[in-house]
Formats: sequence, structure tokens, C-alpha cells
Amino acid sequence: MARIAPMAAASSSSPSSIVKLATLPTRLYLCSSSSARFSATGFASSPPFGSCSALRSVHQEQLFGTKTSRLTRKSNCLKISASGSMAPVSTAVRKEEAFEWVKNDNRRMLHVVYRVGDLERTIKFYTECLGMKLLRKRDIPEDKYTNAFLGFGPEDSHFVVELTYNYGVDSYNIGTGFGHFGIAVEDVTKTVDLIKAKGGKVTREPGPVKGGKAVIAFIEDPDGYKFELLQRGPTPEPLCQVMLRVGDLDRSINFYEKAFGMELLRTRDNPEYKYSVAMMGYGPEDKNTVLELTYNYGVTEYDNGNAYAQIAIGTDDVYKTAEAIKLHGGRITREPGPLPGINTKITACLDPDGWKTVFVDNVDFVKELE
Ligand SMILES: C[C@@H](O)C(=O)SC[C@H](NC(=O)CC[C@H](N)C(=O)O)C(=O)NCC(=O)O
Repeated sequence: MARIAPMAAASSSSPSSIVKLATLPTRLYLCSSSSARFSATGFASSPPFGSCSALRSVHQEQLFGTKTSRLTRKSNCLKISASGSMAPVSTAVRKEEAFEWVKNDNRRMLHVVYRVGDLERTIKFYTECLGMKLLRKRDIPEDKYTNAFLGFGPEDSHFVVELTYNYGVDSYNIGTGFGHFGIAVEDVTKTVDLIKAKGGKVTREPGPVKGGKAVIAFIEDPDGYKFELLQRGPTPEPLCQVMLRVGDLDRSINFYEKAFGMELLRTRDNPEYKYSVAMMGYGPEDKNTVLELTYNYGVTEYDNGNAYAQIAIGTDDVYKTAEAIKLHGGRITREPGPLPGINTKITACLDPDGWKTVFVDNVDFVKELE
């Protein structure tokens, strides 16, 4: 399965454990937008870490354990060296350390979240036509929505779908960027026959994929989300792909490798049909759910709609996760911290195409399931 067993996850950092002022090195920084921020005894004037983001630098320093001799700064700051000369300091070391940490974090794709117009209709379709189980439901009346979790196995070890029903909203725009969810089945034709018998919509009959040999079919759920059925041998993770379209495949590969620590599992170019795909994830495709990033030649932008929401990924430390994402150019849309009410620590970000991901603290996630 994945690289982690969530139960074995290490304990998480809290914000207060990140900044230990007493341990900060004695440094003098000059920032283009502010005066000196550090003094020999620590931090100087108020506000202590103004627009120069000195605090953030210290966070990163403490987070990734850089030796003080290699303390680095953002490019608009200058470090005064022992000789007194000033030189811009690169972020390369911090990036490298953040990447090392990310690669060693315990990560697993936990679930994919999307909105549906009628929860019971979708639950019926997924259980009867796709063979998923309803794992749990939760209603949040104060925020006027209900979630249903469905999948092929328990959430602590399987990738599942998290459906969101917003009270009174019965349809959404799926957009052009979202592709499909992949389900591995042993016999595509048999599965399609069953889906047809149950009244499901088949949009592409079983047969070899265009330009390849793999046997596939496409079906559509009641809200219009596409599912690709892929003929494969038995697998522990039948919900095997989330396909998203991207505007620049190299840019996306770089982002998911560096900022998320995913592995590039394979790429495939299909010039006849003018597209390329990159499979990315936290373990081999036959045992783990992967992100299938698709680039259609010449198409650099899509409408991401308002139906598909995000994938969730488990991490041992949302604070370090967020810092690593920032260092690699990702946009944090929710700063790391506990969610009000349930205390689960999360952080959220957007990839270069605007696709959202939420990172969830592994220990908190397991507690939520209890
Ligand atoms: C086996 C694995 O590589 C696939 O199934 S790829 C499926 C293939 N994907 C695309 O064509 C992507 C590009 C397309 N323009 C898009 O943006 O969706 C596919 O859907 N093939 C259709 C078919 O009928 O074979």
C-alpha cells in the first residue's frame, strides 16, 4: 500500500514548538523594506519580523533544522558576512532541506473531495453500480452541509471519496479541467454490463485505449463526474486514479515532486492524440492511488469549475509541509493549524493550475476516525 501506516505516525509540531526565541542565532539582517530586525541578544524593535519575513525565515530554519552557519534569507535581504561584505543569499539550501524532509515524510493520498447535488442518489449509484461501501456520514448543520465517505476499503488504509452535499444546491459546474476518477476492475466488459443493467450511463464502450492496449471504458455518475474503468489484475486500491488536466506538464511534475514529494512514476506521450500524461504518487500504481496529470498539446488553461474540490494527503507535520510548499512556489490558501471545533491540523494550497490540495495531520486524521 502506501508508505505509511497512519497509526505509526510521529507526533506533530505545534506552532509554539516551532519558534524558540532563546535558541535563535545572533545575526544582523538588513532588509530592503525595513531596518535591522535582529540584535545581538535576539530580536530588536517592534514589530519584530515586519515585511522582511524574518520570522518566516526562522521558522524554516527551525523547521528543517538548518545549521545556523547556513542561515539564509529571502532574496530582498542581505546577510552581513564575517568580512562585512554584503551578498544576496540563495534559498537553494533551504529548498534542498525542505525537499529532503518532504521526501521522508509519511505521506499517503487519503481521499478526494467533490460536491454532489443529491447525496442519496450518488450513494445508491456508487454502492450498486461501482461496488463501493458507504463508510460514514456526517452532517454539519451549522455550516449547512453533509459529507458521505465511500470507498473500497476502510479509510485508515484506503483512498476514498468524500462527497459534499451543500443544503439546497442541486447542481455544479464540473468545468473542463477535471478529468475523471479511475477504478481498476478485473473485467471491464462485465462491469459495464452490470452498470448498464442498473441504469448507469456508459459514455465509452469497453475496448483498447486509443493509441494503446489497455482495456478501458468510461461511465458517468449522476452529477456527470466521469469514471474510467481500467482492466487490471486484483489490486488493494481499486480507486486508483484522479485525473486532472494541466497547462504545463513539466511545471506540474516539478511542483508535485518538489513541493509534495511525489514520485514521477511514469510518463506517456500520445502524439497521435496530442496529449501526454504523467503519473505521480507516493508508491507504485498497482498498489496506490495516483494523480494522473494530463497535458493536451497547446492547451494551457482550463475552467476548474466549482464541483471538484480537492485531494487530501496525510502528513506528519502540516507546518513543515506548508513551509516546503511555499519554498517551492506553491500558494498556501490556508495557513497550517488546527481546525476550529475538531482540532485536526491541516494546511491547504493550490498547485500551478489552481488545483487544491489539503494536507491533514496523520495522527489527527486517525483520531477523527475513532
Ligand atoms: C491507460 C491510460 O493511459 C489511459 O487510459 S489514458 C485515457 C485517455 N486519455 C486521454 O485521451 C487524455 C487526453 C484527452 N484529450 C483528455 O483531455 O481527456 C482517454 O481518455 N482515451 C479515450 C479513449 O477512448 O481511448
